[in-house]
Amino acid sequence: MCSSAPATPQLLPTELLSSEELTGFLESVFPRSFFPHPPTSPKSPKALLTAPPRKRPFVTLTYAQSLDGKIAGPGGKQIRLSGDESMRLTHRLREIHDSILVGVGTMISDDPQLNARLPVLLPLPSQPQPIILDTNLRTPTSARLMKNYHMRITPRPIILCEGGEKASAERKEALEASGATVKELEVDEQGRLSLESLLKQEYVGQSLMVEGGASVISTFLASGLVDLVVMTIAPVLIGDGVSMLSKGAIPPELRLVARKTFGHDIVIVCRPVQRVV
Ligand SMILES: NC(=O)C1=CN([C@@H]2O[C@H](COP(=O)(O)OP(=O)(O)OC[C@H]3O[C@@H](n4cnc5c(N)ncnc54)[C@H](O)[C@@H]3O)[C@@H](O)[C@H]2O)C=CC1
Ligand SMILES: Nc1nc(O)c(N)c(N[C@@H]2O[C@H](COP(=O)(O)O)[C@@H](O)[C@H]2O)n1
Repeated sequence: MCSSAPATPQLLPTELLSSEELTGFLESVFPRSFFPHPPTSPKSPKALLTAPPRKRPFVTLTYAQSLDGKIAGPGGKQIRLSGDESMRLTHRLREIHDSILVGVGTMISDDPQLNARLPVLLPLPSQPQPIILDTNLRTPTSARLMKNYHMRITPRPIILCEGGEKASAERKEALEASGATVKELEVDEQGRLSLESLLKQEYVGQSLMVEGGASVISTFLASGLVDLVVMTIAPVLIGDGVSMLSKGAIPPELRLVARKTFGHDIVIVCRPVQRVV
C-alpha cells in the first residue's frame, strides 16, 4: 500500500564536520585576505588592515537547492534544504563576509536573521552588515532583522530603495522608526536597483555575501559581478516550487573551483566566466 511522503526526508545520520575541516575548505577557495585573523576578531580592523586594494568588493553568491533546482516550495514557502554540516558552512560564510544581502521577496517569505549563529552566536562586531534590495519599501516593519538590531544581535539593517519622487516618505519613516536605515540607490535600465552602484557603497565593505532569492540570484549572475558561487545541493526533490533562476535569466558559464560533501549535501564552488558569444 502506498503512503504519503514524509515532510522531512529520512536520512541516515552523518559525522559532524570539524571546525578545522570547514576552515580548511574555505581557505582553499577564498582569497587569503579573508583569513588574516582568528575567526572571532572584529570585522572592520580585519578589513582595514589586511585586505588588498580591490576595485570593488568580493562578491560571493550562495544558496541551497534541491536536486531539481528548487530553492523554495510552492508559493515561495521556505524549506530547510541544508543539513547541519552545510548550514554551518553557510554561517561561517556569513562570518567571513563584511555584508550580507537578500531581496525583499526573501524578506517577505522567510523573515531571515542573516547572522552568524552556528555553532554559537558570534558577537556583534563579527556579524555581517545586513542589506536588503527593496525598490518600493515593502519590507515589514516587524522583521526579525529589526528586532535583532534592538537586541544588539546584528547591525542595523540597511534597506535600499528607489529614490526620487517614487520613494514613499511614510514607509521610509516607518521602517527607520522600527530600526532600519533606509538609503536610496540608482536604478538600472530595467528599473531594478543598480548592482554596479551598490558595490560602490562604503557600507558593503570589502566582501558581500548574496543569499538570494531567485530574482537576486539571477540578476547578480547576469551582472558579471559575482566572484564565487557556493551552492549547496541537498538530496531531495521538491517538484512545484521556486527555481534558483528566474524565468528568462541569462546565466554565465561556470568553472568548477571545488566540491565537497557536507553530511548528506554536496557543496559546489564555481567561478563565473564571461560567456563568449
Ligand atoms: N534556498 C535558498 O538558499 C534560498 C531561498 N530563498 C527563497 O527565494 C524566494 C524569494 O525569491 P524572489 O521572490 O525571487 O525574491 P528576492 O528575494 O530575489 O527579491 C526580489 C525583489 O528584490 C527587489 N530588487 C531590487 N533590485 C533588484 C535587483 N537588482 N535584482 C533583483 N531584485 C531586486 C525587487 O523588488 C524584487 O522583486 C523565497 O521563496 C525564499 O524562500 C531565498 C534565499 C535563499
Ligand atoms: N544555506 C541555506 N540552506 C537552506 O536550506 C535555506 N533554506 C537557506 N535559506 C537562506 O537563509 C535565510 C534564512 O536565514 P536565517 O536562518 O533566518 O538566518 C533565508 O532567507 C535564505 O536566504 N540557506
